[in-house]
Amino acid sequence: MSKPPVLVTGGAGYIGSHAVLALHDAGWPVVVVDNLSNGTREAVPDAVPLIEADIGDAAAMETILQEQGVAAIMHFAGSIVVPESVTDPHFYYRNNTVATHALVGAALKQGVRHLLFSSTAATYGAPETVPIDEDTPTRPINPYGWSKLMSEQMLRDCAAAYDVNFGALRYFNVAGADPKGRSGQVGKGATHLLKVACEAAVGKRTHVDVFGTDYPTPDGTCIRDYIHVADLANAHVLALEALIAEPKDSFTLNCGYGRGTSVLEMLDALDRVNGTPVKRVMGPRRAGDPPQLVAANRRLVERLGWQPRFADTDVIIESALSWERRLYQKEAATCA
Ligand SMILES: NC(=O)c1ccc[n+]([C@@H]2O[C@H](COP(=O)([O-])OP(=O)(O)OC[C@H]3O[C@@H](n4cnc5c(N)ncnc54)[C@H](O)[C@@H]3O)[C@@H](O)[C@H]2O)c1
Ligand SMILES: O=c1ccn([C@@H]2O[C@H](COP(=O)(O)OP(=O)(O)O[C@H]3O[C@H](CO)[C@@H](O)[C@H](O)[C@H]3O)[C@@H](O)[C@H]2O)c(=O)[nH]1
Repeated sequence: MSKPPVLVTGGAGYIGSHAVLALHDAGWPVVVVDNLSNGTREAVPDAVPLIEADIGDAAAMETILQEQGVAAIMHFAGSIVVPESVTDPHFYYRNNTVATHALVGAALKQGVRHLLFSSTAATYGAPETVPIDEDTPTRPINPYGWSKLMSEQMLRDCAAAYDVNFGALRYFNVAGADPKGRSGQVGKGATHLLKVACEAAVGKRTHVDVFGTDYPTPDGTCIRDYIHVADLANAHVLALEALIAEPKDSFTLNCGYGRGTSVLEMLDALDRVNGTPVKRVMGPRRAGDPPQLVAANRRLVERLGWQPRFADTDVIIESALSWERRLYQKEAATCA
């Protein structure tokens, strides 16, 4: 069966660019739409067209979907920083929920029948017990989580009413870089723990702030389930195949390994891999952070036949660190 064109929104960003690589490697025709607010042209392979547009522009999206003959959309574009969503919620509802509404409208008008959506563990809020399965009540504790949950609900209702199916993949904490070194996290003003810690390890920062040491966890710092971005990208290819194979079925799946790692454990592992300790500064809690998020991933494994290949924490860290070293050398060469 020939593979139809797939639109990847946010494909110039961190996770989207890895999905583009996974799709491209698997022989899918791909087109990327990104407004480059947090993505880079270099993240998109030369062989893949990148159209600079905003997904909230329904008319532009309709034209792109029609001209490119798009059959399915992987929708990564959005704003992603939890504390920023607390200080600027209106922007988060606009760029995540309202823009998704525009994109879905364009897709419905153009007869695109498969939608794969980047959702998040933040839809669960702060559940008291882990691991978290997909039946855990969704009670976000920050506007980012709400903006994503509202989009999920819109997709669920649209799939019930129209000839379209959807997959919502609820990512836990995405980390690492392409094992072949083709992409990684770039983003200006990084906020993610491993990215920040790697920047400190290569000398771009003086230290890492540890946000909160009084959480109800064994070492007092927050626990997260860090998933390698290449394993997550492969889950997207499998999810796309499932949506096309069973057009009446939609699904919502957690994406994580089912393993919790605290902030301090992550920093210890980085120090071990790096061989030199990164300075830590213990500080107060950051707004909007739940104490622990760990995925129950049985449904992802059973529904999609997903088999993680890069789950080892050291493998995640090594890939992130070697990407960061390369970025640093490139930046140093540009400045020289
Ligand atoms: N990074 C994580 O740990 C994580 C966890 C859970 C969910 N997610 C979700 O995954 C998706 C991708 O996240 P990421 O970490 O790759 O972030 P990212 O910022 O690297 O990528 C997002 C991309 O979308 C683009 N974009 C933003 N708004 C746009 C708009 N209105 N129109 C067109 N392009 C737009 C940005 O320029 C960027 O390239 C997001 O939807 C995010 O909410 C990320
Ligand atoms: O410099 C830092 C950065 C982070 N942290 C802590 O590290 C943990 C992880 O934080 P971060 O890497 O910023 O990720 P999250 O805030 O957990 O959010 C990520 O993971 C969520 C799913 O779990 C996604 O929804 C979000 O999009 C994604 O940004 C949290 O406890 C933070 O307080 C620090 O202590 N110091």
